[in-house]
Amino acid sequence: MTQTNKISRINSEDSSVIEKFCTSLANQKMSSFINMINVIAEGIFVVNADGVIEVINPIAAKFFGSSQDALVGQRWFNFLHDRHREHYEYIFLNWKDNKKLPLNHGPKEVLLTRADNSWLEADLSISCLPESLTEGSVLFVGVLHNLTQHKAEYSELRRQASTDHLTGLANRFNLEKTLNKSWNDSIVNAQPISLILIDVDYFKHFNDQFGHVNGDKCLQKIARTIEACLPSSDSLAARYGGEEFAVILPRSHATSATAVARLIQQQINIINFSELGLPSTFRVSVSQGIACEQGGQYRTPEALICAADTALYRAKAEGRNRINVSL
Ligand SMILES: Nc1nc2c(ncn2[C@@H]2O[C@H](COP(=O)(O)OP(=O)(O)OP(=O)(O)O)[C@@H](O)[C@H]2O)c(=O)[nH]1
Repeated sequence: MTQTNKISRINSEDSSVIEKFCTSLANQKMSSFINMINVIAEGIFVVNADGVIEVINPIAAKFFGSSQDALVGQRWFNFLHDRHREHYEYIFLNWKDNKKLPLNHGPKEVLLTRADNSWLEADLSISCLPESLTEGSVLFVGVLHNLTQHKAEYSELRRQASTDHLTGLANRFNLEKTLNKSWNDSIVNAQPISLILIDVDYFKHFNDQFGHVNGDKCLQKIARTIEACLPSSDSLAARYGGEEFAVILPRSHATSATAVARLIQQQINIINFSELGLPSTFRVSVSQGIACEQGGQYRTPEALICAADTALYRAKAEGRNRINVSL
């Protein structure tokens, strides 16, 4: 590729930018640098001290959502989300006032606003190009690493780490974390908090009679039913273990927790299992234990769980399909 071809690829429209840039391109090192960034698999762009794009490689152009030609001559700050733009404009202005300090910034996570107004999350590093490369012109190189896939994988891993695989409810880890947080909020705001422990009755018998695969499907149906009975977005349904579930009810007295438990009981009692090939009259039930913290009755979240567990034990002992409240 000839030198002229390279220049026209970099910028075919803005003649003043071409002129300015030709000075740098005269330098063989700069020319090799441009060749190199055009094949690098990260987004790379070069801007002048005013933040105007002078060179941009195909990957960075894709991140900005426009063609290389269209991007040259534009201020790169315009492709930053509002929350980052001011920060980088300030960094460049600050550098102009204290030119002795080299401008090296990042890597830092930024949100790019692409030409079609969609967003892209990226890690961005900005560094001064050495003068030996730029023949005295002040140029900065920005390196962009796309975080979209990394972020998606990270949030999927986070979801998996806090979700019970079989039922899709919060898992035990999530339950304990949420209970600790809700507990602290309730203490700070002097509000009650209730916990319901729910255990499927005679579930071993269900498995023995209908098989473990149907047992799993039964647990899934029960989980969906419990979730549908939650009274507010800050309450949480979790799988506590095996055939046992838990519900956290922030800002709930024992009376309102009992009303939620009754609804859960009624809804579980009417679940129909005929689609699993079970008799249409077949029904399951659950036993529930409730404990409510209000005014320092229990000293820790663990003590609240123990109280709900004792109440659940009583509900089982009283004959199952019962609700027992710890007093
Ligand atoms: N299918 C299936 N069964 C499970 C799962 N987790 C636990 N179980 C079964 O749940 C049953 C629990 O039995 P038990 O603890 O004896 O309780 P129960 O039969 O429900 O009797 P009560 O609680 O006293 O009413 C056991 O047979 C476990 O194998 C699961 O993920 N899938």
